[in-house]
Amino acid sequence: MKTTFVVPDDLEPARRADDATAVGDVIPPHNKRCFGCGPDAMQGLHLQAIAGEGLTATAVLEVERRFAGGPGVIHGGILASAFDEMMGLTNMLMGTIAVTAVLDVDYAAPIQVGTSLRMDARVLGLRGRKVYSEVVAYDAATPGDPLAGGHGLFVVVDPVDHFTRANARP
Ligand SMILES: CCCCCCCCCC(=O)SCCNC(=O)CCNC(=O)[C@H](O)C(C)(C)COP(=O)(O)OP(=O)(O)OC[C@H]1O[C@@H](n2cnc3c(N)ncnc32)[C@H](O)[C@@H]1OP(=O)(O)O
Repeated sequence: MKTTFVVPDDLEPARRADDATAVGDVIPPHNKRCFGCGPDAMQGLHLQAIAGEGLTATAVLEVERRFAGGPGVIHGGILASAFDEMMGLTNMLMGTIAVTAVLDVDYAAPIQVGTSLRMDARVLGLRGRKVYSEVVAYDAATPGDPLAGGHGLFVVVDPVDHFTRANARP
């Protein structure tokens, strides 16, 4: 893949929270109406990310026809949403809430409707409040070269303060 996203080479290590979702369990949705992970988001992706060892998680997105952009292939924005969500959920294993500041997607190959898209995400490390994460996507049926990859720079926030201010009318 050919991303130009720069991951600092002096990241501080990130740590799994003691009360993080157990390995093998689904990381609970952070908001039932979230487009990425919420069970009540009627048109959403309904991602279920399984916590892995350390700060990793995996999910499979069934690329349904409703996710199409170009004929027969996934819409780039849908893939970006799935990547954003996968990294956001994986970050939660640290026991903090971090919102996306920068999202970088490397669309390495077209992804056909009907693909079972496996996404493996992990936290790379920290720099102060900044969290660097990555995600790589494969065809679950025929693993081989990645079909796409993503990086995110997230910023740890106090969720009550952040979302109270975000929802305040000017
Ligand atoms: C319940 C929670 C859900 C958790 C899971 C979420 C999964 C999905 C994730 C999302 O989609 S979140 C929604 C999309 N994101 C947003 O709506 C965030 C909107 N942006 C903001 O609210 C603020 O800009 C932000 C909180 C990201 C930063 O504002 P702050 O005032 O808190 O921090 P500040 O601006 O001081 O930046 C902190 C550090 O991040 C750096 N930074 C911030 N934005 C950056 C940027 N765009 N590019 C590069 N660096 C950036 C900034 O330079 C600084 O670096 P240093 O510590 O080294 O000085």
